[in-house]
Amino acid sequence: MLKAEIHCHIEGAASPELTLSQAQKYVVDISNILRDGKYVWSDFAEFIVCYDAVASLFRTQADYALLTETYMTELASINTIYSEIIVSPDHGDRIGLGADAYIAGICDGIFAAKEKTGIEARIIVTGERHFGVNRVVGAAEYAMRAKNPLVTGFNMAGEERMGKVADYARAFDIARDAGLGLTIHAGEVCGAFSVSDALNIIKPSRIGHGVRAIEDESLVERLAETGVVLEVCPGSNIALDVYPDFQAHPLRRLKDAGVRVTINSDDPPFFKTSLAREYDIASNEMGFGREEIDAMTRTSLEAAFVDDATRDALLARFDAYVQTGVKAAVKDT
Ligand SMILES: Nc1ncnc2[nH]cnc12
Ligand SMILES: [Zn+2]
Repeated sequence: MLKAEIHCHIEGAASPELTLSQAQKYVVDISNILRDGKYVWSDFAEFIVCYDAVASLFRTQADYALLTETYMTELASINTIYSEIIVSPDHGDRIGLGADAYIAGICDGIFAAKEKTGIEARIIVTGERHFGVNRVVGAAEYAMRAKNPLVTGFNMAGEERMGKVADYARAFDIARDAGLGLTIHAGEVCGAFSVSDALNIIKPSRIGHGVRAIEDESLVERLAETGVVLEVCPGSNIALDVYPDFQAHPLRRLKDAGVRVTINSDDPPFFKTSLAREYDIASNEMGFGREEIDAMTRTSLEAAFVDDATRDALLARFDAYVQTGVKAAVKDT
């Protein structure tokens, strides 16, 4: 099955093995964040601390190239044709690498993986909400200045409970004026009001998670009517206790209500998942059929932050693959 994803954080894709080898390289004790080959955290706040600690172990352009190439190659090996990765220049700044070398390393990894496998990828610069308004504005200014053809979107991740969406509006104004696609984490830790605020104030074409919109029927209708796309990450939501299990997860109800939904992995090894597992969950735990899953993949490509020529090429490849599957199914009957 061909796959695509539009919501995965680059440091969140670091496997425990890679993190361990980085810790050995820089002689850092990570027993507080990695035990028995697993990341250690027990709630959202601790997850964010763990994430930032893992990020601090990637310290050079080559480290980021290795991390990115490794993840892109893994995605390509499960037939992923398109990936958008969420990156935060703040993490580059925080370890003294600087935003330029941080982004350059990620681009090196994308180019190397594309050369080897053909996987297409783009970068979404994100501000981390818990680093404060000035840093989020700084991230948007950086994305605007970078004028990097692989940087095509702007996001805000991090601690959703910190401040109000309106506090961060200026960052999104800068990114919008720079021609970047807009998406924002909302309706993950906080409820439906957070999604409404994002729609009213930021006017993004996509929302990161957004699943708690389900708590407000009129908001679900609004999402369906406006076609705003949700970047849904079911395994992440269960791991972070947003929902108790996959049966309680609202992906099915959102899709049936006409909301444009997609399947994503968020921070796969932190949540004991992978994009392949997320597709399996959609099929085996949530009961989506092949056509429904293909429709969600197609939505990712339709909503991708790419130029028209790239989108047309991706959609043509995807549609040709779907057609081949349909012909094979007809032949079998
Ligand atoms: N699931 C998530 N929510 C908010 N910020 C994040 N940063 C990395 N993963 C995140
Ligand atoms: Zn996320």
